[in-house]
Amino acid sequence: MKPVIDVSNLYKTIDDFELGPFNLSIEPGLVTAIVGNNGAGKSTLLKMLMNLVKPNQGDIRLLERNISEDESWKQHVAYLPQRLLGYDPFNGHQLKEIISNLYPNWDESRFNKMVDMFNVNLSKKYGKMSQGMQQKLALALMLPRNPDIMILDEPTSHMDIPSKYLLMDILVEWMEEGHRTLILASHQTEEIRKLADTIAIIRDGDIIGHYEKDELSRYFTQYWLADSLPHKTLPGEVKRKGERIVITNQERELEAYLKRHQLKWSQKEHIDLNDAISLMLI
Ligand SMILES: Nc1ncnc2c1ncn2[C@@H]1O[C@H](COP(=O)(O)OP(=O)(O)OP(=O)(O)O)[C@@H](O)[C@H]1O
Repeated sequence: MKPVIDVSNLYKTIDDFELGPFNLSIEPGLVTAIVGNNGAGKSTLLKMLMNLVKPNQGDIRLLERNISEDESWKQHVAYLPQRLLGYDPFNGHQLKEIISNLYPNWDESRFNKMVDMFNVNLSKKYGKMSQGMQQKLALALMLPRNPDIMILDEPTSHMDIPSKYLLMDILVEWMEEGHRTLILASHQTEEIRKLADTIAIIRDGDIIGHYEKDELSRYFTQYWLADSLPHKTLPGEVKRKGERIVITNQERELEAYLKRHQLKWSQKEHIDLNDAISLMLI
């Protein structure tokens, strides 16, 4: 299947910050989480995908079109940045009127449903809403456009816990409705665990991997040794906990080493997805 987004040799500098060069391919019908440390370049990457920030080098193809040569992809993509410019003076009713008129596939009943679910006061000006409420209204103004691809930059960072769960259910339902693609920059572990099919990890401007979620969940294994760990670094060792616990990303090599050195272990298990992501970001 052809990727919906195909990034090749992308490189961007902002002052002394460098992002890339890297390649990234995003398959249709999947939820891809972009995960990274603060300042890693997630928002910059999403802005480049939307052709809002120009890379120094590299190509971005969206729906098989080069984003800077052919803008027809725009009608298929909805993008939610961390901060929406120009919304502040308008209330929810006015924003709905403006936006619904721009999108021929606007789904009014979905908008009303989302506004009800999130309890958004449409009479209030966007600029006077709390940040969580702004996120809810912004999402209620996005999903009814019926885009094929949604790109969300930390969509729930200001939401309360029940609203985050509500949005996850809404997004799962949205994905199930058709052949849709969701790209999500997120620090929210529940969101990643529940929604993501694949996870691209960015550390300080480098994409260090793009994994299937299940692959990442099996990436590191923690071993409990019967005796103290040797001082020497063990095969694939990424971390030690106390005297007897070691985490590796090379199970087979570690087990062969332990056997060779007659070091016994009593238990092993794959580490949690959150811990795996944290280890990759160290
Ligand atoms: N308009 C700008 N002017 C100067 N530097 C910028 C600008 N936008 C981004 N940067 C820098 O680019 C780097 C990447 O920022 P970006 O916002 O993409 O990171 P992020 O991964 O989204 O971070 P966070 O998780 O904190 O939201 C940072 O060093 C940031 O300071």
